[in-house]
Amino acid sequence: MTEPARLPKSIATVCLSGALHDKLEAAAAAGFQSVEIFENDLLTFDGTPAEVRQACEDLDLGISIFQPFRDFEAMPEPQRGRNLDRAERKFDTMQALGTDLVLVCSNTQPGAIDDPARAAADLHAMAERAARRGLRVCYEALAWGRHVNRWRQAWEIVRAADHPALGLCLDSFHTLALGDDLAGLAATVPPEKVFFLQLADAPRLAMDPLSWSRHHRLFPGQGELDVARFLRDLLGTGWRGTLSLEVFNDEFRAAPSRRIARDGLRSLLWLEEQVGQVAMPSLPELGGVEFVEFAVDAAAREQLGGFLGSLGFARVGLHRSKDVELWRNGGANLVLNAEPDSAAAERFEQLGPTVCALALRVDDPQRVVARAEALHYPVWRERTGEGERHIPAIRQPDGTLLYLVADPARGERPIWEDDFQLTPVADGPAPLLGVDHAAEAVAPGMMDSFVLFYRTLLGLQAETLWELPDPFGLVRSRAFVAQNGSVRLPLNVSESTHTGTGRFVSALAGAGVHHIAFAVADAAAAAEAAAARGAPMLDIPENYYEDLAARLGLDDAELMALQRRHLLYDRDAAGGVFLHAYTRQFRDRIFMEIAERRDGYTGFGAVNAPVRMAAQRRDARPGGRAAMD
Ligand SMILES: O=C(O)c1ccc(O)c(O)c1
Ligand SMILES: [Mg+2]
Repeated sequence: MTEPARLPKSIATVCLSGALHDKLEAAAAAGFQSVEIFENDLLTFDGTPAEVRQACEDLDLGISIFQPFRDFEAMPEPQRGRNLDRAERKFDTMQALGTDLVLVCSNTQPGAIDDPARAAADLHAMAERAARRGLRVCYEALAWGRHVNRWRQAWEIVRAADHPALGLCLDSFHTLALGDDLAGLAATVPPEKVFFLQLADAPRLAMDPLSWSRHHRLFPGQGELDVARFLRDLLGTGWRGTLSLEVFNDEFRAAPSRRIARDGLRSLLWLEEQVGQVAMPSLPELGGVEFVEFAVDAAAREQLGGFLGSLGFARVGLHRSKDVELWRNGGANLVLNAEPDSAAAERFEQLGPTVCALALRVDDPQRVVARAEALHYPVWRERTGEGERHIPAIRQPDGTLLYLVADPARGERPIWEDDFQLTPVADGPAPLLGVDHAAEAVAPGMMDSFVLFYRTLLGLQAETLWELPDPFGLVRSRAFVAQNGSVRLPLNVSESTHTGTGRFVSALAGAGVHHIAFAVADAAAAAEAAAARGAPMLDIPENYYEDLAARLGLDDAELMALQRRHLLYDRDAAGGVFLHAYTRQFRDRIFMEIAERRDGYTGFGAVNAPVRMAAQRRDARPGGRAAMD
């Protein structure tokens, strides 16, 4: 392997919340080498630029650039002269800050003159003054600039100005937001004339570029723009320099700066891998969910055991040294952990009975740990007893654990045999095949941290975003799936605290799995077996079946069979069919689903989610059917 060729990394202070000191500390703690000082953060800082310089030096942080300098070029007199005076004042500030580079973004003023030659002359004049002080200027095309919004236009002006202290600033957002790319860059721009590079991703939104840019930018890997290709094209010119993040995002501004700064650094580490600049331990090959773990105490375990028993789970194992039980139905494993002084106990103390961990089957757990370390995700080591297997785990963004187990399907020894006393129980009717998906409710500001975690560490792909109406607000849902379909993790987020998702998040202080779907071969048989065991299944209103008949033209016999077992139905464009049924909630915090996929169906029955959410709401109402608590 060639020596890692990591590039220096920088982050704009505008990405982070808090006062300037907090931002700087967060950037330094995350491992950035420098920061872009956003002018507004300086204006609101209660101290001199020299003090900012000192604070940065104390943290071993450089200042990569001072920005932005707005509405400069191609103004009529008298603004033109005033702008040059203004530039001199900012040069004073830069010298006090100890940075030599300033960013001029393209003019947005209605009064700006549409004359590239004038713009070039003005930038030449500014660069000449900067050069006298050993400073440099770079020019950036804003996507909403009055006359200049493409990098090619900005370059024409920089080229025409022809001053050694003047160069180009490239910003992935402005280019990609306009559907543009860096094609032709290598043929036209000498790499040393690209003075600065700003990186940002974003979701694809039908929105004017200014609002899109000011509120919805994301770190690379969190959105849908091809930032990797952008950077690859730039590196293809031979350019090497600082990778700087510039993200304006309403949620980032409100989130803890340390978490956001860490995510920012991770996004750049990942991006360097994507462009082939460095190698990291490669992505895991996923083989499904090996188990889901609940934090319980003895009383909660008794209750949860009753609920699971009605779903056909039986206790098949006792941990050799810990207060931990294994429950199983067919190919689905659930772990009930009541061990004091463990990660599970920590969670139980805070939140009561909840899911505290998920275990994924992977080809090589140690390689995933190494990848997590390379991405600065925290690795967790649980205590183990004599002769017991150490199962490595990573902390997810919400603090729950992601265990990594060697895939038994690859001939690896199952983890259970070493650590558990097993008393196998014969399968009942219609056994479960395994976990089809596990859905997490996520606090609104946490979604993008999860997106980064799933994508960079595990290589999961984000599916389409669904907006699902709950009776008391909207729930946004996005599934993350393994390319081979073995792992499916939908994330749900709701701005309203009154939706099922919102109540779950606010009552349970953050995220967590609130819904586990088990794969079955025959949903009707599985629903029948569940009903026979007295499982608390969720009632579905008759209107649903009326509509189903109208929409999908099912015949009466099919409809009757669905309705009798409260099964929901979906069919995709390719003819794939999804049959599923839900349990009622266990203590208002978790529910289960049985799910049958036919003919390559890959969705989650999202069209049925509003019906399910309304039924759950009726169920939870005082005077509604007895709740599980
Ligand atoms: O939104 C803006 O005004 C703005 C300012 C400076 C930048 O570098 C940028 O990309 C956008
Ligand atoms: Mg920019």
